[in-house]
Amino acid sequence: MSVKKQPVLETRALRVGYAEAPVCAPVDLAVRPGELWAIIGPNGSGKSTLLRALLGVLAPLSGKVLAFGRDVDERERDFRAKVVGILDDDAYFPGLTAREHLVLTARGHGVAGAGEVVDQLLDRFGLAAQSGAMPTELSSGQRRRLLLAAGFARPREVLVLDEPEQRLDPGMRADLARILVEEAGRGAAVVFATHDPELVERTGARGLLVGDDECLRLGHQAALDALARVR
Ligand SMILES: Nc1ncnc2c1ncn2[C@@H]1O[C@H](COP(=O)(O)OP(=O)(O)OP(=O)(O)O)[C@@H](O)[C@H]1O
Repeated sequence: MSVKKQPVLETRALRVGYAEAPVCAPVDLAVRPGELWAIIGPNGSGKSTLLRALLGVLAPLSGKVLAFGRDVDERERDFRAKVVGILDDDAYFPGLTAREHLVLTARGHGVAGAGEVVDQLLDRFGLAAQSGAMPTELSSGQRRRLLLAAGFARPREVLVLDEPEQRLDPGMRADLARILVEEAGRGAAVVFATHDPELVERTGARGLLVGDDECLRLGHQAALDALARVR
């Protein structure tokens, strides 16, 4: 008999929103190692707000967010060593090249052999030719690739991504799906908000449909069906 692993990320009757006003129904979710979860729902339904609460960037209105069984605190070293968030509002260091950016991130998080890891990431995210470029010299899609690569330059057991497919070309989108599946394959938990049915299909993710009346946990096919109806 297989024993279910403990959740690495969990919400209990979680209410998220702004100025005391919730943006969606309460969320009950348990994310275990090796699981992929797609957070889906129409524009403005609350997906990014939920992700921000999962990452401890936004305090819950009520209810709980737990990472590894403890209240989420983004300032805690252990949390930062295990949980990586890739949101849309991340900033770049304007004076650093793409490669320097990634090396700084990897070294800052104590990654062994940072230079080698970074060179692999530059290849993986199709940025080898841009390794010496400043962020301002990158296209918007290349900047997006750099943002993603920076997330993967860190140690991680949980990955939270907000619409990671944004601005990527079809080839990189397909690569991204493979990368996320590999992450789950080595035991990481992956949670990503998305509007992209192909990303959900390729990753085999289950889904959380965010709504005003309820937030529904769905299996893979039901998540795909729900995504097709989202508008
Ligand atoms: N900083 C903020 N202050 C107040 N309200 C906000 C703030 N950010 C977002 N909202 C509101 O919260 C609601 C949910 O926004 P959120 O960005 O979480 O939606 P989303 O599901 O991620 O949308 P999309 O699919 O467009 O990315 C929206 O009505 C939005 O206007």
